[in-house]
Amino acid sequence: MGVERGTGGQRRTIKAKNRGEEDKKRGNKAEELGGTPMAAVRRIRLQLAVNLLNPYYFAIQNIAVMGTNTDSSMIQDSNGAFPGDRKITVVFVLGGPGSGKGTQCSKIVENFGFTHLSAGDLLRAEIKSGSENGTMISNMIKEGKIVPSEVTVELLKKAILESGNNKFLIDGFPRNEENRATFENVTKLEPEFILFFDCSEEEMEQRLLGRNQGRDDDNIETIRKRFRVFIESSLPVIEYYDQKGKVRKIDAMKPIDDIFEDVKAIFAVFPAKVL
Ligand SMILES: Nc1ncnc2c1ncn2[C@@H]1O[C@H](COP(=O)(O)OP(=O)(O)O)[C@@H](O)[C@H]1O
Ligand SMILES: Nc1ccn([C@H]2C[C@H](O)[C@@H](COP(=O)(O)OP(=O)(O)O)O2)c(=O)n1
Repeated sequence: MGVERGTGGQRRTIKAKNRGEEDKKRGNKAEELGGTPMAAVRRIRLQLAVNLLNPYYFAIQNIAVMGTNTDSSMIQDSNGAFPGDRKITVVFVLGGPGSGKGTQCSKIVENFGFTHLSAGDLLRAEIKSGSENGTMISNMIKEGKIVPSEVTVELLKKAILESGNNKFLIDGFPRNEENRATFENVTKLEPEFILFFDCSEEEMEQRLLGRNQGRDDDNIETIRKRFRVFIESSLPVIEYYDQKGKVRKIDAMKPIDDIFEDVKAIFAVFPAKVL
């Protein structure tokens, strides 16, 4: 925390110094144009204030920014927010492979009207669709590796835009620091909280071996690799959010219905779906 405050203070000092230098540059420019430097600085500041009050100024700025953006699917409003003026609620659902994320997400959907977006399901659907990324995604999943973030974030963004809902459970994401930073940069969305299913490896292994969904990655060799990736790459993301007080930890060793009682207590902050 101390380091963060120090860095912020340092940044403010640098900004103030730059502002002084910018004023000096503007002063020199003003002298070239005639009139005292200070009067010119005041004139420029006044012009800046007028620009900031003018909605067309923002429109022109945004067109300039959009002009440099080659991503045609980027849909943002005039303030650069995604997705436009919809107020979006996001809950990230994390936990090791087989900890029961998908099982509990189905129940949350039924009871609280969220839309469930499983990053793994979206990636598997992308493989099935025959997309150009399909082979790369398939190879990475078979190896238990994490697919490059721009691919996964693009799929999530598209799913959010296509959904009429404004409440999303994003399951199995962010799985590493790169996932987290890319999502944050692209969407500017902050999760409400992180639902974390805490389960032992022995229990997860038993569940995955019995899952029987015909998944290529539910074999003992890939399962072990996924556990390693979870510890090395996903746990640090959970720790990051824990520092922000955003982690809601659930004992995922219990029976399914008992776990859902704990989940319900956490989701009590959201209105229950009218059945
Ligand atoms: N609390 C639980 N106790 C026993 N089995 C469970 C529990 N929760 C889920 N399962 C089973 O374990 C397997 C993995 O659950 P799943 O929800 O697919 O996990 P994840 O989405 O975290 O990979 C599934 O076969 C599921 O039916
Ligand atoms: N954010 C994500 C989520 C999943 N993946 C890939 C890598 C994961 O091992 C597989 C399967 O993930 P999924 O969440 O469906 O399943 P498990 O939680 O591992 O049981 O998908 C990814 O690359 N990036």
